Amino acid sequence: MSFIDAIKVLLWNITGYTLALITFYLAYFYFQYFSRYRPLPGPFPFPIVGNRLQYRGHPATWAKRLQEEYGDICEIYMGNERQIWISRADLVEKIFRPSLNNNYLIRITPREGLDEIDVTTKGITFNRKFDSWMFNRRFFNQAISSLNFMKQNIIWTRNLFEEMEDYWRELRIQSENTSGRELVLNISEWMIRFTTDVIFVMTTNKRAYSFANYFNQLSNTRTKQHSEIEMVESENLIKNIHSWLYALQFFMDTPSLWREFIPSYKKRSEYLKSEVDRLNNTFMELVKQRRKEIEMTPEDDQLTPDMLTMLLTVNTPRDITVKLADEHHTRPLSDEEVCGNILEVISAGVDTTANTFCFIVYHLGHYPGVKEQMLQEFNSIFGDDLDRPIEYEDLNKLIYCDAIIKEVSRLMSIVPVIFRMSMKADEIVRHNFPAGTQINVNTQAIHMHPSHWKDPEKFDPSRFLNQGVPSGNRITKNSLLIFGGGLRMCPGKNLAMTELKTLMVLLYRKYDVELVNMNEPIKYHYSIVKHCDDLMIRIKDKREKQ
Ligand code: HEM
Repeated sequence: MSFIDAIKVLLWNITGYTLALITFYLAYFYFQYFSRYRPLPGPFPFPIVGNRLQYRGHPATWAKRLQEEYGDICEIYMGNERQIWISRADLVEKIFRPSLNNNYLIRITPREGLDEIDVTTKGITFNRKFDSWMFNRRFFNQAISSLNFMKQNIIWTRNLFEEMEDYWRELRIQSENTSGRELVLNISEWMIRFTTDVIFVMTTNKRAYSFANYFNQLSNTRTKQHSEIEMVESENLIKNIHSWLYALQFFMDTPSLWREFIPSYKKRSEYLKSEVDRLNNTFMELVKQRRKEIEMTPEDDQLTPDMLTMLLTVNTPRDITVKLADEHHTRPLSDEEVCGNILEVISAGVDTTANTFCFIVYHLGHYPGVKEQMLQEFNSIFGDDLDRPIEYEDLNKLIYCDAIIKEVSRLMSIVPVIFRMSMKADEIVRHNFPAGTQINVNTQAIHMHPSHWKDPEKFDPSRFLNQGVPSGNRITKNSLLIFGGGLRMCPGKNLAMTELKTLMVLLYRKYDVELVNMNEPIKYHYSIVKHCDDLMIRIKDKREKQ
């Protein structure tokens, strides 16, 4: 046989084997698919990609389509991974059972991408190491729910709001010729920056100068309150935090083969990895610096009650915390553990709170009756003095305000999908699935489900009033999942509610607030949470009329 013939035979054989392998894989894939036990409805999957090609944009957009087409419980394939989507409150009972025996205490199935950016063995949200998650979560929970921390939160929010008002006044003076006493603001941009500043100072006792930077971008003059170096460092840090947040979504969703072989994905992956490293280094530096500062502080001097100091001192002779540790948690935290927790607050606490606030502003703009009732509530608590400072004790009295936050969050579902994984084989309504199945709770569908909510599309905060009284409103269990549920429920819930109520009081008591464009529907995009895009408002200081 000639050399050429030998090559032809070889190629022929390779082609034959490849075709046989593909046929075998297809047969195996579809055999598995069609013989699966008690199948759920769902789109027809293709080998290797599964339903991935039908998934565009964000899981939330897709989730809506899935529920409309396949009902309250359905399945999809991401590559070869079978995922179950749930869209009704009674079906999530097991998932949110608040018990350590719960089968759904891990958030997400193994993802190489998340391993690569090192979030699956530390911190909280994506930590897959159960013991490490428990340890971190315990300290995190305790630190941010302490009374001292809550009170401090109100003080910082008040002080920073005043600083922001100075910038607003300056901008208004600059624009007086064109818009008189009113000022037009892009509240979504201001709020992202404002919550960044509040959360940053609360966690690290250092300023981020985020809204001061934004003022500099808008103004003819530059703020003299902070140095140029601080401002540049701050802007870089903020960009770095945003890249980090984007990286979480990117590495969670993008298969490693795409990141390895598709040039545009590869480039983005390398850039984001360098951003993640940069942010980790910045925060590690911050942790080490603070540790040194604590060591240098004389024993008699009080240390500040920020989260970083709490986590660094717990279970050490300088412990500033009250009952942060217990008999099961007796060792101090390592620098890596502290750093992971601090990053967690920044990543989970900024966008969620800022965007919820913007959606509240949008709804109050469209519902003057609701705004009026809210102002009456403020008046009954604070009286006529527009400058009377809000105190922690006021918050529990803000019942209607609380109802507004809940109703806006129901309609907008800031976290539209909650991820969980089955740790052992299980079944839901007689549909069985093995250990390691990804379960996605479609919160936005549950929040709008007609069997849980009367007129679900209607904005009506009063549906949250008078609960717990015999003739009052009843909320179906697990039908309101703004902060999730069970042991993995959002640990920042109280902090977020405190921050939101304080902001509502600060803005609406002092200012008349209107939407610039009443006819424009709310604009938003998704990146793990729902982001409000460019919400323009017009504000007028009420005190100037007095
Ligand atoms: C309006 C504001 C907020 C909303 C709507 C929100 C919502 C959520 C939701 C739905 C979850 C998933 C819960 C689950 O799996 O059951 C979550 C988790 C989490 N949130 Fe929030 N959150 C907000 C503010 C905050 C704040 C201010 C912080 C921190 C200071 C925070 C820290 C966290 C953390 C660390 C987790 C992960 C918990 C875990 O995996 O164990 N959140 N949040």
